[in-house]
Amino acid sequence: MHLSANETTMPRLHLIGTVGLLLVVTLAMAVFYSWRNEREQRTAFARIEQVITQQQHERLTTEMQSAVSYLEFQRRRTEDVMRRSIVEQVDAAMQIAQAIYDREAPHRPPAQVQKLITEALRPARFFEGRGYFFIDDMQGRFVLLPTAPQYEGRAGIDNRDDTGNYIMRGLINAAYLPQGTGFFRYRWYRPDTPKLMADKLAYVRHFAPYDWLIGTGDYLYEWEALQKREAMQRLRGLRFGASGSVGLIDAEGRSLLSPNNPALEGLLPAQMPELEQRALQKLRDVAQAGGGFVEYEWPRPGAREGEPLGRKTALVTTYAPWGWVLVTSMFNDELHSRLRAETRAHEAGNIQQRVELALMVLGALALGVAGSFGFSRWSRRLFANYHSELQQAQENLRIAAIAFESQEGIFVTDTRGVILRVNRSFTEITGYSAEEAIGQTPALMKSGRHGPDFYAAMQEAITTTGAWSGEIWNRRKSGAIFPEWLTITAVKTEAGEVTHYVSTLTDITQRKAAEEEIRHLAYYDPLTRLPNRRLLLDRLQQALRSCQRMQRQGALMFIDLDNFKLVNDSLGHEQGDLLLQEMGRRLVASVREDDTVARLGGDEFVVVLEGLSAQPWRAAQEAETVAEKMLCALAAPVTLDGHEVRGTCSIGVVLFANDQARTEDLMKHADLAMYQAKESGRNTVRFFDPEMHAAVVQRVALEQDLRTALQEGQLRLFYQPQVDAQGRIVGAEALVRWSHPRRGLVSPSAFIPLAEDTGLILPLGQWVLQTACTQLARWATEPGREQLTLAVNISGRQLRQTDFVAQVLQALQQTGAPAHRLKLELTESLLLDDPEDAITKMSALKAHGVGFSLDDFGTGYSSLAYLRQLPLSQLKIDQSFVHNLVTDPRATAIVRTIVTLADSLGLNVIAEGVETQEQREHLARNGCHTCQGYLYGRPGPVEELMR
Ligand SMILES: Nc1nc2c(ncn2[C@@H]2O[C@@H]3COP(=O)(O)O[C@H]4[C@@H](O)[C@H](n5cnc6c(=O)[nH]c(N)nc65)O[C@@H]4COP(=O)(O)O[C@H]3[C@H]2O)c(=O)[nH]1
Repeated sequence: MHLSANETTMPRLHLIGTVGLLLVVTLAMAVFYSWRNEREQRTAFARIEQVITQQQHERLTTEMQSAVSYLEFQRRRTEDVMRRSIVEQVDAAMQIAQAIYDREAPHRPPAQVQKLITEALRPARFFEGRGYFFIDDMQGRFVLLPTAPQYEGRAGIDNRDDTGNYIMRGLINAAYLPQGTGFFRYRWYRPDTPKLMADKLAYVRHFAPYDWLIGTGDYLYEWEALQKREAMQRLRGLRFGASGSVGLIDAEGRSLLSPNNPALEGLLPAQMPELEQRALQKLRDVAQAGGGFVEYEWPRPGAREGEPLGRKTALVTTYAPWGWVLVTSMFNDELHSRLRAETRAHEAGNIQQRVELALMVLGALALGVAGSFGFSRWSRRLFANYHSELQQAQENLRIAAIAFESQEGIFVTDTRGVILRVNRSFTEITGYSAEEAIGQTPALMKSGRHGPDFYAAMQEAITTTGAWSGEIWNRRKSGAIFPEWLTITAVKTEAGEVTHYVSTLTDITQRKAAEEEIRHLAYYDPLTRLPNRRLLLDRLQQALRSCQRMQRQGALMFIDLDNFKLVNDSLGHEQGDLLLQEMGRRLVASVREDDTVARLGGDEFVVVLEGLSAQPWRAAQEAETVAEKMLCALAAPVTLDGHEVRGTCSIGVVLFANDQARTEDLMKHADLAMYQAKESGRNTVRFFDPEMHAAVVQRVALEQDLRTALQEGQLRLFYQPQVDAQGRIVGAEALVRWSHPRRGLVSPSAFIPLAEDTGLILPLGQWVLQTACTQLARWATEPGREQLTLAVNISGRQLRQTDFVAQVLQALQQTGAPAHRLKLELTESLLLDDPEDAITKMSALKAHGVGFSLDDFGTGYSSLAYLRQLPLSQLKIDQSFVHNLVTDPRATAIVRTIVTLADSLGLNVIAEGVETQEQREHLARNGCHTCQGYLYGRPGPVEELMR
């Protein structure tokens, strides 16, 4: 049967259960108490029975003891009775003899008197015919012997019994006693068995007149038999209780006394009916075993044929003196009637107890049922409340379950952080299925983007506030890292103990993207995707701080497209927008990655340059260069809607060196400069600072002049000698000079950087190389000079040219200069730009015999490993070490190290900037013997070198 529990059936079932249980318990209690009562009653009955039996035994014992006492008494008085009787008889005979003597003696002779006396006593018989008188004289002759008159007159003094006793002499002695009387015991033939003797007691009196003794006697056993009969008679009448009596059995088993069944008396067991025979035998057996209690079946007195037998308890003992078995007995019924009375009384009490128990049980039951109904009603109400609460809880659970499967990823962990449950959204977001996630910890999703401090802070927040929420980067199953908004809440018991942690996570990738988009919109120009004014100001601020920190100059440039309005008006806004985008792209391409290109709106762009040189004029030049580059880039034609448009612009520049400058001022100044540029004819650059502007102008002029110089051959090559340990010129370094028509001889330091910036270094370098090779070829033909080497400075830009190797080889070939006399001087910094390319090119040239000298050695960062890879032939100690050689021990140490290094690498070493003899000696002591410097000669025309 299927029982369904609901709010209706539950209380009902509860009631049925309670009442049923009550019934069962009540019944069990009733049964238990009844059983216990019964057991107690049985115990009580057993005890009563035991007591009664004990009483019965005591009674039988008492009666037995009195019967035995009586028999003993009876047996003991046998002789007394007998003595009294024979004394009486002898006294009577004496009276007769005395009377006869007294009456006849005076008249008759003694013989006649004697005859009268003897004859008078002769017939006398007593004691049932056994008794008679005898007379003997004191000399031992029979005077009267009625039983054997033939012996009268004869002497019997020597007569003896079967034990040897002298009979006559005993009698005479008894009569002689002072009193003249006495008893004498002897043995004499029994009348019933004449051959056997039995104990006899005689009493004699002295009859003085004739010196006779007169006496009589009797057998003792006869008197004992009399006592027995008397005793039996007495016991027969003895009764105790209702059925108690005393029975006797003789030694042969004959029933002597059977008060309840006198018919048995005198019968031997074999003559008795079977039942009695069995009972008697049992009694005899017990007697033979020493006596004791015994039970046996016995007909009830006066019972008719077929009536049930009674059960008797008897105490059996043996009375040894007479050889009798004494039996005191009672019917058990007699005692058991008391037991029955007790039982009846008990039962009456028992019934009452049962009734009381039943009433109590019923009362308890009624109370229990009533209570159950009451309790049921109460519990029904309680259950209804519970049920509605349960429904509410289920509803909450259902809502929770729906909530659990919400859009947010949810996972639940235990206190150790082991994931117990995840929802569908969790799987959708992270890619981990429930099976994969459960049993793992959230470390499964760790992105590695947060350090231990982040997680420690998270744990700290959960411990102190019970929750943490924030952005966190996690890793999906696919390995992709994504941002999520994570909320961790500790679930606590009412006691405040944490049992679980519920974590909700939202994938905020899109939100982040949107935020980024918003941020972008806030900081970037939507059209060109370039930073807007706000971000520009921010970057400018940063640039100011950076320049301050780095001790560098920076530049702010305002760029305005000269013909934008025209394009916009003529080709439309869309084309205008395209032009702006293109201009933006070109501006970005014109600057370094770290620089900022922003659009303020319309056709206004702003560029912030950072990390310019510390010297203002140099920084201005650099800014100018960039500005020129921009002008150039923007000036390139753009095709818009089929029309080719050239986007010239005007650029205003303002330099800044530290954060003292205010951004607004800088913006204003750059704007101003830009307007000046516009006014000065467009497609031009203007500096806000006039000095700067002048420097820039000068630089532009210099550049122009240098171009002219190159074209018009104003450059000249000077030679500075390089000498060996003996002071012999072994070669020279070629150093360029500019013979300016107005400024005179211009130092290479003034125009080489400009030439490098502008790219003029390439034609310049080419010219130097060509000129040097020409000179080298010439020396090769001049006697005494054919061994001279010539060192030529090579700039980075030159080396980076893809056809550099070809240019050098071509110069050698064209001039016919010996390659192994040519030494190209390179600086460490230029080698570091692209070492592999440098090594490749150097190796290619070295293969033709061209040597390489590492210039300014010691100022860079060359490592031994790096030096090994370079196909060098010489290290050139920088002149800064040479200058300090005498004064600074560290300089000496460096020089020594360089010499050792060169030795170990198999390279030559040369010191430059040697000005004094002291320096030279110092160098020589430290192993450097080849020198170059003013001590040997300043750079000058080739003619000077030879002098
Ligand atoms: N104080 C002092 N100075 C001495 C002494 N001996 C030589 N000098 C100077 O030290 C410079 C050595 O040349 P550098 O280190 O290659 O340094 C050169 C080199 O880097 C560069 N340079 C010169 N000519 C050329 C060239 O043809 N091509 C390239 N790319 N650079 C060149 O210009 C730099 C300067 O050249 P210069 O003005 O000629 O300056 C030369 C030279 O006049 C001395 O005893 N004391």
